[in-house]
Amino acid sequence: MADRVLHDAYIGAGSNVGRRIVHLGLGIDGLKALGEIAAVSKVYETAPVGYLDQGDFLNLAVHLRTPLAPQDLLRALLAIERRAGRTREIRFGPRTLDLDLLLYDDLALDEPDLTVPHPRMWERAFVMVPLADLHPDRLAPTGETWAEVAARLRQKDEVHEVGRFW
Ligand SMILES: Nc1ncnc2c1ncn2[C@@H]1O[C@H](COP(=O)(O)OP(=O)(O)OP(=O)(O)O)[C@@H](O)[C@H]1O
Ligand SMILES: Nc1nc2c(c(=O)[nH]1)N=C(CO)CN2
Repeated sequence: MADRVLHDAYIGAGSNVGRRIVHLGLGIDGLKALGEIAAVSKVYETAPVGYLDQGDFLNLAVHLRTPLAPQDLLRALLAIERRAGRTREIRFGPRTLDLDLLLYDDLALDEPDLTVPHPRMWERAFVMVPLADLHPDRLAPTGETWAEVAARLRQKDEVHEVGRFW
């Protein structure tokens, strides 16, 4: 087979409905079909952010090496969410599985249905704490390392390590 160009995509996953760890597992299984899983963070239990009247989330981050272009990857993520029973009722509300495309190589993209880097990622402990497991020393736009951003955000939002499952 001809060599494929693989892109480095970072995906944030969350679940706060039903058997949350099972839903995250369905997400990881779905991602396996889109390329090579290079790394999976630990799993964290996190208090809801944005819409507060809902249960705690489990969150993790995945480094996926994929041949898919950004828009094709987004469509594939939405299809995995649907297969895990995701419906959309409340913005920032409860969901069986949420998959956000956080970073894709060094790309900056601002299209009606896809913004990369994910516009809210740098201010969310539930994103940055798992992401910092993958590359603690990488630099955020503030000049801090990912680990420093994660440590700072952890002071205001509740994030508890649950364990490593993958
Ligand atoms: N980087 C991105 N990753 C995932 N979806 C994105 C991204 N940029 C834009 N979107 C768009 O956002 C839409 C709504 O996504 P979703 O319902 O998961 O939002 P949300 O999880 O409630 O909020 P948030 O995006 O703040 O996590 C998607 O259908 C997608 O078109
Ligand atoms: N803790 C936590 N809070 C959230 C999450 C999430 O994954 N974890 N996802 C949201 C989607 O917009 C809104 N709020």
